[in-house]
Amino acid sequence: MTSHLDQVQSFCANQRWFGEKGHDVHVDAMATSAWLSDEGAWPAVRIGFVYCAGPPGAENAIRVYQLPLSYHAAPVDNHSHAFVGDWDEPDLGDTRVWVYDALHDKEATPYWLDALTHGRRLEGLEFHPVHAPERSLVVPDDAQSLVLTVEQSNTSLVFGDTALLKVFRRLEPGSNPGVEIESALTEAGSDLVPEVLGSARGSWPRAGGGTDSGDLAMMTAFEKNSTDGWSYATTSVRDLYAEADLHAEEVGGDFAGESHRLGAATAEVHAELAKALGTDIWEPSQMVEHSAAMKRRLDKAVAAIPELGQYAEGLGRAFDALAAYDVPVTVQRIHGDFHLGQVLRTIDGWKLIDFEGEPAKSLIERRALDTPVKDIAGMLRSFDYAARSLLADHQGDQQIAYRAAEWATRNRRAFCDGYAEVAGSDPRDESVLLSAFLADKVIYETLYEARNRPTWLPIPLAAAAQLSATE
Ligand SMILES: Nc1ncnc2c1ncn2[C@@H]1O[C@H](COP(=O)(O)OP(=O)(O)O)[C@@H](O)[C@H]1O
Ligand SMILES: O=P(O)(O)O[C@H]1O[C@H](CO)[C@@H](O[C@H]2O[C@H](CO)[C@@H](O)[C@H](O)[C@H]2O)[C@H](O)[C@H]1O
Repeated sequence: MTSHLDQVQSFCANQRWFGEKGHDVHVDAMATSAWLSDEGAWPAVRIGFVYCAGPPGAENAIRVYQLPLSYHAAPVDNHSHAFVGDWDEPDLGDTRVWVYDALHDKEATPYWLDALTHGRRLEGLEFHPVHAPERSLVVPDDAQSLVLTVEQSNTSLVFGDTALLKVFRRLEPGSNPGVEIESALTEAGSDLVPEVLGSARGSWPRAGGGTDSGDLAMMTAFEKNSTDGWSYATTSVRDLYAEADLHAEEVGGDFAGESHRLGAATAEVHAELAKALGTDIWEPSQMVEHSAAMKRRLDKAVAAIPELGQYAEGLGRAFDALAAYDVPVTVQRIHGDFHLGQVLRTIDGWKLIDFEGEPAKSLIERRALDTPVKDIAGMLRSFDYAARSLLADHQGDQQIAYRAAEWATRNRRAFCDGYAEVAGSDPRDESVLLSAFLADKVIYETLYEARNRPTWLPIPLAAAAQLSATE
């Protein structure tokens, strides 16, 4: 019979949130939390902590993933997508159990809502509701949950149409930057992020001994009448390609006004973050270190994706210029993985979400202060992605390729204009920083696509070609 760890491994390997693709992964162990469910109740519900080795040479060799589990006494109909495995469970008197990912189990999810709304404390688990009397939303106790089906690194549940519970999948000890930043902005009264309603913290055994603790989940307001920036922008691109003889500004779905507003909202959030969480300065000597780190990432990416090699020299020139940059740079908490999928257009304007930073980076790196230019570079890349992602269906069509470039340029310009109007300084004037961060992002994207969506690899590779030619 297959062991329960093998079953957990097969389940995890097929999940979008499991970040261990691209190397041979082996689930070595699983630990579990206290029961969230009452004794004797079915399904029995608790959190599983899944341990596996990270990629060879990774800094944190052992990775921990959160897998909420619901144990049933019999198979559940129509739940094969969430089926983890079946085994005799020692903690339930060796009863045969059929085990599911609890976030997809409507009988299990009310435990999370109840715990978060009422601030439950269990051994190793603490749920913290945020009470902001003037602003807080009331989530009905019996609100039904629905798992979001969007592409994401974590798993989010919507309760009723009021609250969104995001359960972090890859765990790291310490504060999650998303919880930290969104809570700080909520406390500061920002309207530019969804209001934080609560969060959950937990402890799990550390591989090799001891205990680690960190954030497990965060509940925020659900922006029910919103659309994410990626869907919105690609709709505009689709409109343009349908009438490729017209310029972007002549087509009904022109996006430049939205890009301008998004630039302004981004500058406002950067200012709020600087005020709420402070700033520091990178001295010119630190630029050398940052440049060296970017070069190391380039070398690593070239080793993994040889096609990138032809652009390495050109991209490297942007990093050389950064090393020689002798102007002090103000740094602060930033978004860290900013792209069109991280912004929501609500009826009240743009809101920014998911301040967790790049999923593959360590928590220390993701919490480090950085320049807002990194976020700007991320969003500029995203405009390029939006334009190019639809080109695959129009291979060889020069007119559409021309329109793609035009759309990206127009919206990048509008975004920077909007940013500059609020910030009082234009990010395009920081050309050394901007070029280095654009090149660094393209390298990150090349690795990301090679590991996760190989058919999209041509998008960052085309940008690498362009950037290396202009450097
Ligand atoms: N507060 C919210 N209200 C409405 N939709 C949301 C909210 N937060 C996230 N979403 C939706 O969920 C998607 C994924 O959210 P995100 O926080 O980026 O997840 P992940 O970190 O797991 O990738 C977003 O692109 C958006 O469509
Ligand atoms: O949203 P996540 O935190 O999971 O971010 C990761 O996945 C993103 C893709 O979903 C990836 O973004 C890249 O693709 C986007 C289009 O799907 C594009 O808009 C971005 O510009 C591009 O970087 C992101 O890099 C990755 O960290």
